[in-house]
Amino acid sequence: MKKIRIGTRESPLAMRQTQIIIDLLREKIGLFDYEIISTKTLGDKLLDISLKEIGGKGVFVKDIEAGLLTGEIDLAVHSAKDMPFKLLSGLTIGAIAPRAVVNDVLIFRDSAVKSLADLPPNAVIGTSSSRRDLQLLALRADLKITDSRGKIETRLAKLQNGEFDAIILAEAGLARMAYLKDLTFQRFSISECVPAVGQGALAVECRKDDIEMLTILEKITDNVSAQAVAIEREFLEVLNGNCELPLGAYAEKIGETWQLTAFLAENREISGKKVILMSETPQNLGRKAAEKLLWKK
Ligand SMILES: NCc1[nH]cc(CCC(=O)O)c1CC(=O)O
Repeated sequence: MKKIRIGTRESPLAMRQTQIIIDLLREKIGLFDYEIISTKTLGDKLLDISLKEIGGKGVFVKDIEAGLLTGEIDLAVHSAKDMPFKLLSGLTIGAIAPRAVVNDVLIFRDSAVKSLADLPPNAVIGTSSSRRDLQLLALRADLKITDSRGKIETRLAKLQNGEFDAIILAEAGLARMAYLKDLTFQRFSISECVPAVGQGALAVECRKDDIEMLTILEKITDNVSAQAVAIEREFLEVLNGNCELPLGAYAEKIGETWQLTAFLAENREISGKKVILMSETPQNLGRKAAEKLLWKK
């Protein structure tokens, strides 16, 4: 087999995630020759500009997708949650790896603070996600939300430096980096803070016509995780055609039943709207949740 060139962002989390995919591939196809080609994406370079201004979350993947189309790389490893619904033409998600924990966590600067209720009045919270912002304010209306973007390490350093009293991050990223053991944090339940579409899942993208890579990627796909992400991405597709709405969705298979928890704050209203739908089949579940939320008063 030829050498596989694997593209990724260059943050420590992206590198760690790429290693997880390489380990999975090695387990399923044996030893293979590879090269990691890391890229600083537009989203990583323009840290002072909000994501909305530079074109939504696609800014983390487009530069890497371009490498797939030019043939510079064969595979691209992404956090599924960073992927916009529309991939560049000619590309596809070839694998979704077994999903990690999907919840968001609230990390406290002061280790004496153990929960949201312990935070002082008007405590300052760092997050740049309107999904997290609005759901958090629904739990504690007095909190002051401040923008925080950049690598996990940068955000944790800003927390330690006193810029914030707490920050919200995905537990999955912290667990992958083994940072959790040194932090004081509270895990939000799915209904308190509905996660981002695809949160906790790793996606591997390749060219649609690359049969060799597609065959290999099938071996590392976890079918239940892939179905869950597909349901959530259908929800994203229906709602996110043109703009960056505060939304979240988490699909889970419980026995033989699919359960989808979905969140939307169409007019950026605090708390937004949430629904839980159940179905024996995953088809159209994302679409139904989107339609329900759009009609819900
Ligand atoms: N937006 C950046 C990003 N993309 C994926 C993760 C976490 C890992 C994951 O969800 O798989 C993070 C960091 C965060 O939100 O805390």
